[in-house]
Order: sequence, then structure tokens, then C-alpha cells
Amino acid sequence: MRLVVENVSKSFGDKKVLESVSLTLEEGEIVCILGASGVGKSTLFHIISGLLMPDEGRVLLDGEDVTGKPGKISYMLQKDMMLPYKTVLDNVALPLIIKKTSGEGKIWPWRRIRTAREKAAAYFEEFGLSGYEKKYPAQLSGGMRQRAALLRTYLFSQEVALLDEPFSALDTITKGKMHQWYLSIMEEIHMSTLFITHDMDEAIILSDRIYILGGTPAVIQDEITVSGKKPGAEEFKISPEFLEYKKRILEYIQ
Ligand SMILES: Nc1ncnc2c1ncn2[C@@H]1O[C@H](COP(=O)(O)OP(=O)(O)OP(=O)(O)O)[C@@H](O)[C@H]1O
Repeated sequence: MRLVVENVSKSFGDKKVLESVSLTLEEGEIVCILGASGVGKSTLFHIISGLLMPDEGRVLLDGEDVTGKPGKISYMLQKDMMLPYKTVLDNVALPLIIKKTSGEGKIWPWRRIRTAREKAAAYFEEFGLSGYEKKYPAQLSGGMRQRAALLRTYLFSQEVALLDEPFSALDTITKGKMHQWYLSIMEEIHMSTLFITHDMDEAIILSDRIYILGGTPAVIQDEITVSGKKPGAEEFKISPEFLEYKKRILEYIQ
């Protein structure tokens, strides 16, 4: 088990937001947290990423207690947070520039930047960004920006990634294409991913498992294992199985 979240509870003042939330993420799995707006999804992600301490419970990464320790788990925020005055390559290489790798010793900053750029550039083709290395974020389409942001997240830590509504800003057609792209790239890079969405279809299309977060305070109301999704399997979206998953989710989310 890569990631274990154990009985996490959190209140802000006298408002309890999360109540004993537990979940797991296995190696290479794509797991989604589905919940209505304001239910506490981002609060849960802040806790998992170590940016926020829970009142109770803990977060384990590969068995190590990482509660309240940021920097271990990649976290892609809803906004892609690209620096507008830096090239796409430098934006993507940023985590490699600022994160000292173990055993690296003392090296000149320019050498670290060069190595980081080389490492990041090696993934540009796979992420559909070839030829855009020297462009600026404003020159990319929405889908490309998201792919660049995903690559940056992957380069920060290839172990576990948290993605907060990664495709919500995209139009329906681009979103559909990104879903297929995401599933096929995951077949290659096997990044264990926990993502947030309030889009039911997206949850079913992308996830191996779905946790439904709901109620006040929020608890895990259901856990659904999705079988049948495959990269490029457009017919899955119109299959009876897909509708069954949707029906089950609709029992909780209206
Ligand atoms: N720092 C804070 N101080 C006080 N209340 C907070 C704080 N952070 C979040 N909350 C409250 O906790 C609840 C859950 O917020 P959160 O942002 O986690 O929800 P969400 O499910 O991510 O929402 P959305 O889908 O709209 O992003 C909300 O009622 C919010 O007002």
C-alpha cells in the first residue's frame, strides 16, 4: 500500500469538516474522491499533502508517518500555477531545480538548472508537448497547460500525486481527449494518483476506485471499485455497467 489515510478528522473553529476519514491508495492505482462542492475535499488534500495538520488521525506514505510533513507527496492545485514569465520547459523543470536530490552533493546552480532542463525535456514528447519547450504558458492551449502541469507534478515526486480537479477548466471535447490521454500515459508511468472531482462521469471513466465523500461533517459514504475502464474504450461510457455505477453514485450525490 503506497498511501494510507487513517481516521482523519478536522474542525475549523466549532465547525467539524471531516469525521474519521480513512482511505488507501495502492501502487499504480488511480483513485478518486467524489463529493459535492464545499464538502471538505480540498481540506482532506491539504492534510494528505502535509500542508495542514489533522486534529486526529495520520497519513502514511510507504509505511512512514508523513502527517504534517509537506514535500513528500506531489500536489497539483486546481489552478495550474504556471509562472507566466518562464518558458514551458522551465516551468516544468521547476521542481527538479528547487528540489535537491539525495546524494547530489554540492553543485553549481547553473549545472542543476541544466540537468533539470535535460531531465524534464526528455518527457516532452510523451506528454504531447514536443516543440513547445521555449514557448510561454500563455501560448499553450488549455489541454497542453494541463499536460505541462501534470508533467511538473510527476517530476516533483513519481511516487504519489494528488490532483485537485485536474480537468475541470477544460471544455467537454478537450476533457474527453485528456481522459483518454491520461489513461494511456498512466499505463506507461504508473503514477499512483488520488484525484478530486465533482464530475461523476470523470470519476467512473478514470478511476480504479471511487470514494464518495459526503455529509456534515464529511465521512466516506461509499467505496466503489470500477472495472471495465480501458484506454480508448469509448464504448464503456455508454455501457450498462457505466450506468449502474452512475446510479449507485446518484444515491449519494444529487
Ligand atoms: N482555513 C479554513 N478556515 C475555516 N474554514 C475553512 C477553512 N478551509 C476550509 N474551510 C471550510 O471547510 C469546508 C470545506 O472546504 P473545502 O475547501 O475543503 O471543500 P471542497 O469540497 O474542496 O469544496 P470545492 O469543491 O468547492 O473546492 C467549507 O465549509 C469551508 O468554508
